[in-house]
Amino acid sequence: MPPGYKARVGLLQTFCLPERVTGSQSDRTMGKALVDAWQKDGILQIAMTPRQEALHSQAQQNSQEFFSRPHAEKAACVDSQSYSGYIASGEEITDGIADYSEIFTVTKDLELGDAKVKAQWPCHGRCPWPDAAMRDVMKEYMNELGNCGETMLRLLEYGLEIPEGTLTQQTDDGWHHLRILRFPPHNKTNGKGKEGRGIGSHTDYGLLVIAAQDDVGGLFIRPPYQDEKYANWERSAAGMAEEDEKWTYVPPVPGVFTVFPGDMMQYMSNSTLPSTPHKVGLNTRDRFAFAYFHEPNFKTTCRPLPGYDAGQTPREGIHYGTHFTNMFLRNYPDRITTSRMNRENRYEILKSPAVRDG
Ligand SMILES: O=C(O)CCC(=O)C(=O)O
Ligand SMILES: [Fe+2]
Repeated sequence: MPPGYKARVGLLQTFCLPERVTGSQSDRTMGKALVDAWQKDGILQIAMTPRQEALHSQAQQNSQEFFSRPHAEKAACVDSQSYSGYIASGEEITDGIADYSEIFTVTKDLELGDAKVKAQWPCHGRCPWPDAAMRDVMKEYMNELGNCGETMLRLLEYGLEIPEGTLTQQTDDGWHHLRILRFPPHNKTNGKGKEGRGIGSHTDYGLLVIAAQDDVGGLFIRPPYQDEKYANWERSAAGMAEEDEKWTYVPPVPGVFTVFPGDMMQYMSNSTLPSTPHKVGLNTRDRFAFAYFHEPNFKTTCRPLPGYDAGQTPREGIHYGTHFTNMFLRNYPDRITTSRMNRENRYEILKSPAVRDG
């Protein structure tokens, strides 16, 4: 555990996902078991296949190479239309305070000629890759993580007893994205005060967060508590309860991804699957990690799932692209992407029917 923290050490359940989901009895049983594990622990592990292990270790190598480049080379990897690219240590803001993490974000890599880019849709643009090798490795890794995400959504449709396709119809051309992360060794007041933290407590935005970490350790999650309910789309969950001791440390386990639900899953399931708060502490060595976000289509308005409509607000649903844009505006107030969006009044485009399904 990173120095300066007190937390329970998690012992997480591990699942082996089926190659194909057919609706068999074992798929249904696994779907229920996923729901149970998230309700109890807030997080679970899935075993990597040999192909996933190989892709993960390639991506890990590539990430280390990228972050070891000179600052100027990394800092050149930005784009004024998308939030893809490099985020320097100290640039990302959680709950008003800078994080020490160093990040390369990958959102959908769209050509300048793409119709949505031309129409100035917020957050739509190129990914400013440093080179083609990193692009190819990360795209393949993301595709594989996307397959995992789809498999888990299909199992969840059985676990939540909702009609087949209810979740997976939302991820057609989903706004999936990846964060490639490096955490430098700790700084002064690690675990207390904000000077040495990796990432402040927060929840993530979409359906599922699938993450992988090296052997260093730094991730903490907050399991569901009866008396706590966050609703990040109404009131920012960033910074919540960051310094109490009711967190679970997620020890590094080789050969697994960890998975937990995001904000849209919480809203649609009426908190049957709460979005898991988490935070990252700095350790005594460099830590490398990946967080992949399996998301609805940018245009999707998320609505309560059949059988889970209990009057949760907002009644009109949550437009995912607007929630995503709000979160990135909040985290990167000074980025060129934010200035350009403001200057060109792009936020207004989110209200137009072209950017919304239904
Ligand atoms: O470093 C990790 O394990 C998780 C990172 C994270 O929470 C994020 O990128 O949103
Ligand atoms: Fe996160």
